[in-house]
Amino acid sequence: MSENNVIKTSTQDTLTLALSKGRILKETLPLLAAAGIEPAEDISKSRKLVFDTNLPNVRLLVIRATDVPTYVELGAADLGVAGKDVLMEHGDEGLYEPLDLEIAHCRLMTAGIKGAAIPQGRRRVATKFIDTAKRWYAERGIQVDLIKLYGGMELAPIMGLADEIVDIVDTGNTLRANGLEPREWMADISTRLVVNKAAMKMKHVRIQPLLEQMREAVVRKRTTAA
Ligand SMILES: Nc1ncnc2c1ncn2[C@@H]1O[C@H](COP(=O)(O)OP(=O)(O)OP(=O)(O)O)[C@@H](O)[C@H]1O
Ligand SMILES: O=P(O)(O)OC[C@H]1O[C@H](OP(=O)(O)OP(=O)(O)O)[C@H](O)[C@@H]1O
Repeated sequence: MSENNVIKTSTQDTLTLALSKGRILKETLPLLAAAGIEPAEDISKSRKLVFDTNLPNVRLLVIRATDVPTYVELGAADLGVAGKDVLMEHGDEGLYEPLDLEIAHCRLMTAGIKGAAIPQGRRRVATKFIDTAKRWYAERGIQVDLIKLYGGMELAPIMGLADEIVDIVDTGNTLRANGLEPREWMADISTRLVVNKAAMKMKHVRIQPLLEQMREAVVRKRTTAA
C-alpha cells in the first residue's frame, strides 16, 4: 500500500460506529441507548449516512450491512454492528468480535426444491455467501459450481438456475412460499458487535465501558424475555 493510500483509524478523540441499515437497525438503537449513545435526529426519517449523537465526538454511520466489516477492519469506523453471516463471508480475522447482541437470530442453511433428488455429481449452488459456501462444501468433499446472486436466492432453483441455494432461513416462510425445503444446517446466526483491532488498544478507555454497558443491556433483555 502506498503512503497516500494508508487508511487511518478515525482520530483519537472521535468514536465512529458503523451500523447496518435495514432489518437490524431498529433493534440496535436501544442497545446503543443503554450505552448512553443516541442519534441526534431520527435516522429513519433522513437520507443522511453520518449522524451526530448526544455525545460530542461520537458519530454513527448507517451503511449497507455487507459494508460494515470493511469500514471497521480498515479503521474508517472504530466499532460496527453486523450479522454473523456477513462476518463469516467477509472473514473475521481482521476484527475483534467481543459481543453477541442476540438480535436477528436466524440460520444459514442449504435448501432446494421440495422432494427433489440431490444431484450425485457436481452441484450448482446459488448464493450471496460465495466464500462461506465454498469452504462449507469443500470441507465435505462436495463439488460445486457457485453462482453469485445478490438477493431472492429462492428463485434460482425454481428457474433451473441452480440445484441448491445457501441462504438465511428464519421462519422458513420464504422457502415454503416458493416450493423449497431446508436441507442442511450450516450455522446459527445473530448480530455481533465488532471492533477495529487498533482502536480496541488506542481507545480502550472509551470502548471498554461502552462494551460493558451494551453487554449489560443484552443480558437485561434476555432476562426480561425469559
Ligand atoms: N429473515 C431473517 N430473520 C432474521 N434475521 C435475518 C433475516 N434475514 C437476514 N437476517 C440478518 O439480518 C442481517 C441484515 O439483513 P438485511 O436484510 O437488512 O441486510 P441484507 O439485505 O442481507 O444486506 P445488504 O443490504 O448489504 O444486501 C443479515 O446479515 C442477517 O444476519
Ligand atoms: O425464513 P424467513 O423468515 O422467510 O426469512 C428468510 C428470508 O429473509 C431474508 O431475506 P430478506 O427479507 O432480508 O430479503 P433479501 O432477499 O433482500 O435479503 C433471507 O434472504 C430469506 O429470503
